[in-house]
Amino acid sequence: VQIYQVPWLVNPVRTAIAIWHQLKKYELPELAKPTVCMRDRQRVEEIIQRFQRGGHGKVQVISDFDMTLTRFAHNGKRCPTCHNIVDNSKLISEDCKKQLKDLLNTYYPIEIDPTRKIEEKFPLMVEWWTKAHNLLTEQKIHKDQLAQVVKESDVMLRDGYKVFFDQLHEHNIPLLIFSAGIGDVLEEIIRQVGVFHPNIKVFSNYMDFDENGVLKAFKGELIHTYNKREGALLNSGHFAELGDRRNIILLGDSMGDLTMADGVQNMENILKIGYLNDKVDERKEQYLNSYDIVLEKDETMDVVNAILQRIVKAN
Ligand SMILES: Nc1ccn([C@@H]2O[C@H](COP(=O)(O)O)[C@@H](O)[C@H]2O)c(=O)n1
Repeated sequence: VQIYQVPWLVNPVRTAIAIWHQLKKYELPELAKPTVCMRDRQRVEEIIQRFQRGGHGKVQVISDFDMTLTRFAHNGKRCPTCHNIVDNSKLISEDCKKQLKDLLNTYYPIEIDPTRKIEEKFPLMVEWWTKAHNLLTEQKIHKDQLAQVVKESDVMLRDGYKVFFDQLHEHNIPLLIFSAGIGDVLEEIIRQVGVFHPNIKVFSNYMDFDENGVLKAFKGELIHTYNKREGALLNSGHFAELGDRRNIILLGDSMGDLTMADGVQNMENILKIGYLNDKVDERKEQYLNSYDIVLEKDETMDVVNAILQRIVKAN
């Protein structure tokens, strides 16, 4: 018996095909990349659909900077963080470079160690940032030298960065860059590649220069990897201004980045996208339990760009 000869069977089959086509329409091909891992794919798709229904006027993006918007590695070589750019530059004496490197070798493994609790890491991160900032302050760095140092560095934004920044700007979607790096360096990086648009706000550690333009200290409350929640709550005014943007896309690369949106009032939906760059096998389980989408050794912005494209197209 052929299927079209049994009328009562035709409709269910057609219905199933129609549903399948409808589901296909929602699927993002970028989510099928081999670098993409998700604990609950259906939940991710539901959140994206809610974002689409809400429209881009309800969306804001909150992103970490180092190793999230910037590349972790290029051609097998590590790319620098904002701190590394200054630490390895001609502005720093050889002796100081050695001390900064020793600090990095001591504290970075602690920062990314999945077996230690955040409460245990917290004071050690304060120690790292404080010692490093004190060393940098002793180097009499001049404000005007930073642009050249950034130009000469190996820093790279992730592939697809231009589409990311320009798309957000074009559609007036606010982007908060929340970084435990150095704000002055971060701003210079995005300025030099022409994407420091007016929809961007930066929370970071800013250098304080004296009247001669020489670094004398770092301003305000220190931001390190694991105190972003406090930073978010301190800056609740920023989130209040974006009151009706209740759908959040969060981009990070550490467990500390998960609290960057804690200052958002009346949040409706949040999609957490995490770059898993280093010690992948040891940390994968933890990342899958914390981020909705985990991007394993993925040096691109393809996934977030596709999601944004889907949201802005829906309007
Ligand atoms: N002296 C230091 C201190 C920190 N770092 C790294 O910078 C990253 C900055 O944080 P984001 O919030 O922008 O991700 C952090 O992950 C540290 O590993 C450094 O290189 N030198």
